[in-house]
Amino acid sequence: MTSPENVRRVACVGAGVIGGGWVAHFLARGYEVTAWDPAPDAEPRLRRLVEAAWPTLTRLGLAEGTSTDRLTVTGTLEQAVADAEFVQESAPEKLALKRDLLARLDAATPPGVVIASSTSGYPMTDMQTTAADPSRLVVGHPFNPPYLIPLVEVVGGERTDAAAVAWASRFYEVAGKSVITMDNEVPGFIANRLQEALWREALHMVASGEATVRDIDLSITEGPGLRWAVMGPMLTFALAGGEGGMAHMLDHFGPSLKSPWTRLAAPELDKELYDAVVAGCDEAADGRSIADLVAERDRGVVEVLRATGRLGPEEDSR
Ligand SMILES: NC(=O)C1=CN([C@@H]2O[C@H](COP(=O)(O)OP(=O)(O)OC[C@H]3O[C@@H](n4cnc5c(N)ncnc54)[C@H](O)[C@@H]3O)[C@@H](O)[C@H]2O)C=CC1
Ligand SMILES: C[N+](C)(C)CC(=O)CC(=O)[O-]
Repeated sequence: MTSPENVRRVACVGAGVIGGGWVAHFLARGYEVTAWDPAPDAEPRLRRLVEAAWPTLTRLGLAEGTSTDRLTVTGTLEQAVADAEFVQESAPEKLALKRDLLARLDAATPPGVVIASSTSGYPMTDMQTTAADPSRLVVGHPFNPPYLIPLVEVVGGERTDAAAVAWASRFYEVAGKSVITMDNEVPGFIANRLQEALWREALHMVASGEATVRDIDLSITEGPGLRWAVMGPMLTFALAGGEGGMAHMLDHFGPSLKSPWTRLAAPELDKELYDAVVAGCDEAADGRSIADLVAERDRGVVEVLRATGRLGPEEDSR
């Protein structure tokens, strides 16, 4: 098996929002990338995504000599993975599809090569049921866009070899990601469980007319979101306790945890709520296209990474 430090060839299977983002990331880091996606327009769509991300990746710092020419889009899944030293699957979030696809990838990928799924929440135990060699299948859950948001959550299933989890975690680190390796499978992993709690509550508030889509977004971008880019919710709240830190925070505000502030059950996503959320986002976009918003987000995230010291001086100066 190739060591994580020596991997040169990566295959990305499924090349939509996330698969395309992974392709852009791996190219920027200097890997040879093969990609496969069954959609008829997949190749031009993927190349557009990579071209749009490239200025941001250039600001972040490209690997020596790399270019978008290192991307090969293949006609079959088997060609994409034939010489791969790592495989990242990013197909639609449907359990039956993931099961079949991971079994197919396992059959086509050279023995010993780790295959990671970008799934947002399926436990690997539920996805690895039909693969001949489930021991090399791991979850490598990214955040959108994978070329810009550092975090990857790595976790195996009941039939995954612990060595494959360790290999994947090390590989992602070498490839420039920030990794959380989880010992236990939890649906939604860590970050999506937290995001989902916020998201459910936001939808309840829109559904019941308590807040508009704009109010929801402002409440985060002008409020806690500013702090969260610097410190997570735990340390942020430790500061709410002043000199007494988290202990005083818990003594002071612990009892209000019992207040009925949240309704964690999922709201009914009926037509009214669906339409209200879509219309609210259209209004918030205020004429900006999705491409405009992606560019704006990317510029902003680069500035946040820079301002919070996550971009080293070497990368910064390129
Ligand atoms: N969109 C997001 O914010 C995030 C998504 N994810 C996960 O990434 C995965 C992909 O999601 P997106 O990129 O958002 O979806 P997407 O809909 O943008 O892309 C999915 C791609 O998979 C292709 N595809 C369809 N059937 C396929 C098959 N049998 N084999 C290979 N490719 C196939 C489609 O043609 C499409 O290009 C999902 O598992 C999702 O949960 C993870 C993190 C964030
Ligand atoms: C919306 N989502 C559940 C697919 C989001 C993620 O999985 C992670 C992210 O990018 O926020």
